[in-house]
Amino acid sequence: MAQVTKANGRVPFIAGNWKMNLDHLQSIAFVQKLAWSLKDARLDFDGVEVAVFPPFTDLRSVQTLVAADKLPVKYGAQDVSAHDAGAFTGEISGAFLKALDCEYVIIGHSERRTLHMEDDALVAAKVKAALKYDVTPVICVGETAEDLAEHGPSAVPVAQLTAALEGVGAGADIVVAYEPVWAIGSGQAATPEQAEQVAAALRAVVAESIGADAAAATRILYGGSVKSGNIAGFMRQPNVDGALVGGASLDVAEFSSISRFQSHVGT
Ligand SMILES: O=C[C@H](O)COP(=O)(O)O
Repeated sequence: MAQVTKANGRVPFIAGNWKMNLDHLQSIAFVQKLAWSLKDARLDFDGVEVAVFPPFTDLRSVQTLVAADKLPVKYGAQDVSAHDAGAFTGEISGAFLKALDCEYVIIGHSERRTLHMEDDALVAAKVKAALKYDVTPVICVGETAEDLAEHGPSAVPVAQLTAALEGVGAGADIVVAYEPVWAIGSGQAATPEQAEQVAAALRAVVAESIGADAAAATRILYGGSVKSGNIAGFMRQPNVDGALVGGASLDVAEFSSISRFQSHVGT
C-alpha cells in the first residue's frame, strides 16, 4: 500500500481517545480486534502510528496484551497529575504512567478544561510533569463557538498553546491536538482548510516556544467529529499530521478504517 508519510518526515499519528468508555475486559477485546484488523490491512506500521487512550483502569491490561503479543498499537493515558507523589487523592503520577510503558498522555482536553476547571497554568504544569517522566504530552487546544465568533479561529488555540509551553525546554518531544470545541461530538467537523490554518499557526507557536527543529518534528493533530469519511481531507493538509478521534475510536472497524487513511486519500 502506498504511504503518504509526508516529505516533512513526520509519521502520521492516529489517536483514539476512549474518554470514559470500555472497561479493562472490553479494552482487551478491542485492542486484539484492532491489531488483527490493522494486520489484515497490511498496514505498514512505519508509515503510521496508531494509539489508543483508554481509562486508567485499562492501562495495565492493554500494556500486558501489547507487550505479550507485540501488537503494533501504542497506548497512553487521558490525564496526568501535575505532582510526582503524595497526598493527592485520585491523582495519577507521570511516574506511574511511565511504569506502564505509556508513551503518551492527553493533557488539557477541553472536557477537562470545562468540566474539571483546568486552567492554562495547570495544563502547563501537567505538560512539564509528563515530560519529566519521558511521557509525551498530547497537548489539546481549541476554541469554543463563542471564541470563534469573537476572536476568529486561531487566537484562543494559539494563546492556550503558548501558555502550555511556558517554561518547557527547547526541543521537547510533544504532540499538539487542535480540537475546536464546537466540533467535538457534534458531527460537524471543521473543514480541512480551517484545520490547516490553525495548525500552521500552532506550528509557529511551537517554533517560537521550543525551537524551529522541534516545530518541524512536532505532530499536530486535528480532532472533532473525525470519521473514515472525512479523514483523507485532513491528512492532505501540510500541517495536519493526524487525528485525535473520540466517538469513532470506539468502533473497531471505523477506527481501523480511519487508521488506514491512505486507502481513502485520492478517493
Ligand atoms: O479527544 C477527542 C475529541 O474530543 C473528539 O471527539 P469526537 O471525535 O467524538 O468529536
